[in-house]
Amino acid sequence: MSRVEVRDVSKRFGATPVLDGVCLDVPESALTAVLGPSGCGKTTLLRLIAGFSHLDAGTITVAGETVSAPTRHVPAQRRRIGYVPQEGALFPHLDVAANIAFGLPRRSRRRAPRVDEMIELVGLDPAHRGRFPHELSGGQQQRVALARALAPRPSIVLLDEPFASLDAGLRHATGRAVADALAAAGATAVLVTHDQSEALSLATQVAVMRDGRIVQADTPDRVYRAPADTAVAAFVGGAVVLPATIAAGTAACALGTLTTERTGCDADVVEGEVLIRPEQIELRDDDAAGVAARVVRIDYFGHEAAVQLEVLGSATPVAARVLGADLPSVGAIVGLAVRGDVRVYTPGATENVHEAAAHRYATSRLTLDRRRAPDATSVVGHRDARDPV
Ligand SMILES: Nc1ncnc2c1ncn2[C@@H]1O[C@H](COP(=O)(O)OP(=O)(O)OP(=O)(O)O)[C@@H](O)[C@H]1O
Repeated sequence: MSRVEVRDVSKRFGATPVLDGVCLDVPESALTAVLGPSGCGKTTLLRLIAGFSHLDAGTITVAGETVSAPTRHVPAQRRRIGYVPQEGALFPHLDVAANIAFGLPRRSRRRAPRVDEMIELVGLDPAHRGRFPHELSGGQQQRVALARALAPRPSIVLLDEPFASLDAGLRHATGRAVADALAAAGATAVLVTHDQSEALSLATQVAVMRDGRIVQADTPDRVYRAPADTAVAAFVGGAVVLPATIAAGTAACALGTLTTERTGCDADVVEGEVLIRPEQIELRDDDAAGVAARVVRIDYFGHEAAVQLEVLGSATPVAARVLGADLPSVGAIVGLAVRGDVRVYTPGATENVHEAAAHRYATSRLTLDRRRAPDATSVVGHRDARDPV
């Protein structure tokens, strides 16, 4: 399997720019998720890598060979790419084995050991070999689609929201099975998704896309714990973003004076913002222990709950995530304390607050979402995946 390098790629449809200088390294034998809201250009990027459409500027190389450039375009059928679309990928008149064998040389179809190998790799029941697509569940169909994409030993596998039509439980199980099969095959794969948990749980590298650019590409852990800016932070998980006065190792905000991660600008006192993940906020029965706040709403999810609060005095909204077993009641006054170090962002000094990321090619200017809360405070739970980042 091959490494893919995307360099300064731009693409417009008519007068509308869709990709604007996209840079992305897709490492060999690993799964890279391209994560972004609807319309940010994910599918357009995937189609350019596949060779289904032409770019306007930049280059795409596969295993060191330039396959796309303004003056060069290797046709899709010569790129050895396996493509798994959202749904409807299977030929309805062919059974499982024939669907999987479709991309194999004619003489080795049907009884090819490769078909059985693929059935085993993607975790399908061999007894389903002779079934037709309409006799399979959605998850089973997507496994067959992956088996068909992998059978001809492609150099790269591209997956365009392959689990989008599955219900939540099946989606997770199928995603895990597909990721495991890709890993077992040593596949270099790119998965396009707007689902944060899918990207974080399945991929080796997560590339966050916004407005036609990759704004951060890093390990799932780094993208969650060290987001490039507050908008990325809010897109990949719950985020409480508060205005803060930042000084040597501390940030003073509505939740008190908190310890910050190293910023590299410890000597200065600057105005900025602090990022707190909801799971960092601890609720205490005793309102004297920490900052006093009123419980406004509880969104109960069973194993855990999102508790919406207002800090007494300033009415600053704050969201905490707590285990579902031990919940306060709505209207109760509780004490808030923040666990662990917090991350800070200062306008114009993003390079100081972001440690070097192994695969970061672009960080966008800090954009603050001031629409959601009064007094320049944004409190963001898990956003709807289709909201703009
Ligand atoms: N062939 C086309 N002609 C004109 N505009 C297009 C074409 N293909 C895509 N677009 C536009 O380009 C933008 C990006 O589309 P794209 O499908 O790449 O986004 P996406 O991030 O994959 O979205 P989604 O998650 O909804 O599939 C959209 O505004 C879309 O309408």
